[in-house]
Amino acid sequence: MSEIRVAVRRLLDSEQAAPYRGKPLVVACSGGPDSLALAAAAVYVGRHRHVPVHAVVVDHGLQEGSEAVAARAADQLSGLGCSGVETVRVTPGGGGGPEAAARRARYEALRRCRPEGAPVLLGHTRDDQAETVLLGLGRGSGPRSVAGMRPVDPPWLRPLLEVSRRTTEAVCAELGLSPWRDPHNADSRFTRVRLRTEVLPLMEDVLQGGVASALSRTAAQLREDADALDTLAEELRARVRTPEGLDAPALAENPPPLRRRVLRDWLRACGVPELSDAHLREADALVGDWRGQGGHALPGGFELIRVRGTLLVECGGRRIEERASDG
Ligand SMILES: Nc1ncnc2c1ncn2[C@@H]1O[C@H](COP(=O)(O)OP(=O)(O)OP(=O)(O)O)[C@@H](O)[C@H]1O
Repeated sequence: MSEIRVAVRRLLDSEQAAPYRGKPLVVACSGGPDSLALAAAAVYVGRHRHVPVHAVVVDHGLQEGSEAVAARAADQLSGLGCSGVETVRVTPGGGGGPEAAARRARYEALRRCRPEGAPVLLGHTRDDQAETVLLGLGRGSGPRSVAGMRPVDPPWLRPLLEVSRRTTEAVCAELGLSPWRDPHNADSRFTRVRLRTEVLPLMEDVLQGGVASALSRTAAQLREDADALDTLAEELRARVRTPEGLDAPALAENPPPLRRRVLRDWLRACGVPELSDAHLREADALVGDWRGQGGHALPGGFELIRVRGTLLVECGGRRIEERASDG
């Protein structure tokens, strides 16, 4: 138990989590071992810091008996001493398959349920992180995916990213909790499940242990590099900004990873939906490989246009400006 308490305390005391000092804590709990163990540790830490700890259980209503699973989780959370336990029923909808729809609905509900300014603690572990990194590597994703999940990603806090799933299981056993076993976690039709049950154990065997923590270290190093590049990109964006858009020749003098970040942040500020790394590379051709081509289609009906030396964003033939809040 102490390892998890230390992990919660350490993250709450980190510089990045400073905005959450003294705020109530919300624990997102599925009823599974990771988030139950997290809730137990959060209650302990919250009590010492005189901050209330709420728990939210989201019932997606997708599996038979989900209501009973949520009720069982809520009971255990009350038993652990959470000051408030809320069960929220959501109706997942929209595109991208049932898993993605459930995730969207869950995160939306968790955002809505938290008291003003409070963080939401999630139970992702080192093993989840290792799976995320491997998945990203295997699919040839960009550095953003391979860098894995962030411990602090407002309003989400992930205190268990250095803690193994074995530890959360042991904590639940130690506390006499009976966590829910999601049948999806044993369903080999899911790629993530096969990574967990087949690929990672094989890697452990071949590399003689420590794979999850090695992958998690790789992710942490990538995040550090990414943060440094983000800072440089912010400075560069300020230098290449013009009254209409961006100064393309000035941007072109910089290395592609920096250019792509400037483009990403600027497009985001113009209200363009998030671009994949691959799409950003294509858009960057207007900067780094310009042969007179005029524009590049973006999601959401937007277009990136190059008029001589200036990059502009248009939508329906109208020029779009950066939102002031992001400038
Ligand atoms: N139905 C839910 N209600 C509230 N929070 C949830 C729910 N499902 C997932 N979460 C939160 O998101 C985290 C990661 O979700 P994921 O489905 O990957 O869980 P997991 O790795 O199986 O963890 P757990 O053992 O806590 O279920 C969980 O630890 C929990 O904090």
